[in-house]
Amino acid sequence: MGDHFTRPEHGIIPALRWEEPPEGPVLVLLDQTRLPHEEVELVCTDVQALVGAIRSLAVRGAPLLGLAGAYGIALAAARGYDVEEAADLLAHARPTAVNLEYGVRRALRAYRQAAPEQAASAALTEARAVHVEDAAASRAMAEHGGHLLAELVTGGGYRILTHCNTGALVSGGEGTAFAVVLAAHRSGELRRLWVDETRPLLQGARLTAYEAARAGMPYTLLADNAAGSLFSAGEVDAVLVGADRIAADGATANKVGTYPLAVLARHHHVPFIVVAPTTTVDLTTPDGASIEVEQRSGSEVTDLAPSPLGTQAYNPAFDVTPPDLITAIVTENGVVSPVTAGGLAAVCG
Ligand SMILES: CSC[C@@H](O)[C@@H](O)C(=O)COP(=O)(O)O
Repeated sequence: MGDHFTRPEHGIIPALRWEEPPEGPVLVLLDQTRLPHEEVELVCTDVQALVGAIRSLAVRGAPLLGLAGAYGIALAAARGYDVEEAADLLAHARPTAVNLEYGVRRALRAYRQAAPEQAASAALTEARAVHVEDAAASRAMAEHGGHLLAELVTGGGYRILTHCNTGALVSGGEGTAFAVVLAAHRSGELRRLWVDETRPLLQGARLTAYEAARAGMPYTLLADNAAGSLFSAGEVDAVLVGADRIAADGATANKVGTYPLAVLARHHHVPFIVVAPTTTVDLTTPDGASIEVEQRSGSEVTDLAPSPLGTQAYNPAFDVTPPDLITAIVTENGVVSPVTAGGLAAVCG
């Protein structure tokens, strides 16, 4: 793991940034395992530190993993490490979010195609391009998502339920689902953001609540298992979530606990909307059953309470929502229904 330091200044701390101090280039990450209580940065000087940060979820969320992968290649190249080996380590640090492989592949291709003396700077330029494109995708998704909400939800103001964390902490911009919520908040259309706490690692309680509070949004935190009673009370107008990998048929892997929300939404006739950039779409994965779901240590579950010594735990990091439960997928290139002809191919080009 890299060195930690607490950032002295106040204000918005980017989830990830490239720096070039005299000792050599570094990738600086806001350590998301320490939020919301401590805003501490983690300085990665090598790929091993970055892989550790990815596995521990210090840096996390699909689009940001894409940026981490791309900058990881730039770091390996700038520091004179074996870039092919670094690419293999980074691409496999976590299996589900396809953006990680995507970012690694983009920077690696630029590195390979450049003349040797320019290869490191070509990798960095490409990582920066992935970063800028992600920020632009975020803005476009916020716009498309806003139009979709206006079409689907009538009656003045939105009460949106979200799961996990999908804001600036996972993006080069303002995020995916959270970027849509933020736009609605800015235009005065957000009545309430319902924030699932997102067990076991509490990305909702720790990270989405942190981002919602900073934005001054009306938000309420709920235990994941309170969602059913919220739907039955008629308190949810739409569900907005992100994605880690969307298969060619529209099946969507996202943080575990997303699929039950889709089932609830269908039962209660509430739109269930996935917001993700096309970098999260994987047309080479045909369907949901083909998506590899990361299994994490059972201790993340047993240590919460804690449970009696020796208790075994089932701890998949993600679940897969079938396409027929998804009302729409919002990408930077437009909105698609995963079950209509052409589906995702129409926005992926
Ligand atoms: C825009 S982020 C979409 C997903 O990456 C997010 O909802 C999620 O599941 C993140 O999981 P995590 O395990 O915290 O990396």
